[in-house]
Amino acid sequence: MLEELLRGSLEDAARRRSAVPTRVAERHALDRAPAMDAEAALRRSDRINIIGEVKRASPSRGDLANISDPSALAAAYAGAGAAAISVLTEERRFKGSLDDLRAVRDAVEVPVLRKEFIGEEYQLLEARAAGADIALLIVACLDQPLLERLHAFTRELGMTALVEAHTRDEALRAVDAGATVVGINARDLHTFELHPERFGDLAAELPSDAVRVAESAVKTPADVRRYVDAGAHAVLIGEALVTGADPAATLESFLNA
Ligand SMILES: O=C(O)c1ccccc1NCC(=O)[C@H](O)[C@H](O)COP(=O)(O)O
Repeated sequence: MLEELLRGSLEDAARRRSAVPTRVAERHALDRAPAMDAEAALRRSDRINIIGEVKRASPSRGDLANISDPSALAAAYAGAGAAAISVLTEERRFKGSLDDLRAVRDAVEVPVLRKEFIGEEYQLLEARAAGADIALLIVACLDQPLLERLHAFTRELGMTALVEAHTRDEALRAVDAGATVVGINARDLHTFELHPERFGDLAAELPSDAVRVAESAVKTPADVRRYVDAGAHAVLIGEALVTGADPAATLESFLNA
């Protein structure tokens, strides 16, 4: 599944590159205001740092929510106190787009994450050109030299890399690649099973100064509390927010966990 998602994302990026060549994307990236300091936003210790996700659909759950105005949803998250916004830009299975990212960027003043299956520099240029402050790098998608290269390029563009791991080996590879913000995703990307207990196990393997982000599997405030008690600086939440009747109220309830 992961290979299929990455292949599709790279094909879609190649299609966009034929319309917007690399040198043009570079210029668009340079024209953007500098990226926000996302690491500082996710490290804040005076609140629970929630990353609210704009998520229409997913391979594991199919259609989740008809989000006709991603900027309104993101503004509602930010108004409720989200530390950052995650925008799924993968088109085929998550029904997202770079247009969603651009719209969200214009609507909020908190850091914005491009959540995508990234395997080459061009996708990072696109992320910055669309106004992203954070780019997702999934360790399982990348061999170590490529992970290191993409991590360095993310930093060169002034963005923060959220480097996502699912296993102990991947968490160590993330740190070796220079990651200072590491996500532990509870969702097994092959079986889609959720293993929230993995967060505590893997977070303990990370250097004490790493920003630890717990990803996936939050349904209730108690789930958020468990992640925070296990050492999460930030918690990334999608499905529970977009499927609730009032996403902002749900996010507030998570902030009060
Ligand atoms: O959500 C999926 O089905 C999925 C499948 C394969 C790769 C990635 C997938 N999700 C991306 C994410 O990491 C989540 O959207 C994010 O962590 C939020 O998770 P949740 O709160 O459980 O929606």
